[in-house]
Amino acid sequence: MTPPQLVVHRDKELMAQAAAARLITRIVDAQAARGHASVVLTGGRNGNGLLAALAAAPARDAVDWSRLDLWWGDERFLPEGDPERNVTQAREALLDAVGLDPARVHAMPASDGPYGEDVDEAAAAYAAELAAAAGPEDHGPVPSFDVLMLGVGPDTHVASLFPELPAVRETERTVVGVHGAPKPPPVRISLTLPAIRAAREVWLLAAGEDKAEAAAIALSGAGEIQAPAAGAYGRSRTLWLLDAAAASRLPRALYPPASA
Ligand SMILES: O=C(O)[C@H](O)[C@@H](O)[C@H](O)[C@H](O)COP(=O)(O)O
Repeated sequence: MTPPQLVVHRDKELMAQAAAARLITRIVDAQAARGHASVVLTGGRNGNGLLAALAAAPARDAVDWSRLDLWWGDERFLPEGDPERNVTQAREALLDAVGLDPARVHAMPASDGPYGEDVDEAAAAYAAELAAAAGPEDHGPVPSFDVLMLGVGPDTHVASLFPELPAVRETERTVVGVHGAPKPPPVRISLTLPAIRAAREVWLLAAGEDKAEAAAIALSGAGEIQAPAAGAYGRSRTLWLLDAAAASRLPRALYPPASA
């Protein structure tokens, strides 16, 4: 596992803008090299902040949106169109403003979809969709995502993998149903750590004072069961994108020069 890279930006707005610019470049390079790209989105304030910055980015349409596959790292298991669903918020922040191919937008099932309230069956269906999209060059039943983004929770959770709960302990399945999540709503669908680690690059987003302790814990050698963010790493790159407030409790040796 390559050690994580850290980039610290002055504040959360600049972090979102810089991360959006970085994502545009990463997608453009992947599409130039392979004709398509795949990205995993995350919910929450930092994830949606990045999408909003991407929607406003001058270079936004350097991306060929019609050849971008979008997946989700987790989803709140609510009815289709519920404003609390990550896909609803992503549509509002960016997706409805760009020319995506609907067949390439892989939203996680809703609680009023074909699987009804059975979140475990819905999770298994998403795992099957991932497996169907994986190719011989991929590492297991998940596509080699170019970038998988994760917001970091104040308790060090990522996606819907919460400290000590069963989902973070999963070592076989790629997608699981989550019951009793401490962050509402309690029922969710989440990629597991094995699925996250199939990504070429994993980017963790942490902005705000309320993430400072989580960043310090996750980056100081904590175990992945107690600190799920510590277990989120990519095959070729793990990048923490922070603002100065979220980086404020990092050991000095870990703290790179803040951006201009
Ligand atoms: O469904 C969710 O809530 C998110 O996917 C979750 O994993 C989020 O990314 C973190 O909780 C950070 O959220 P904030 O950026 O709002 O702190």
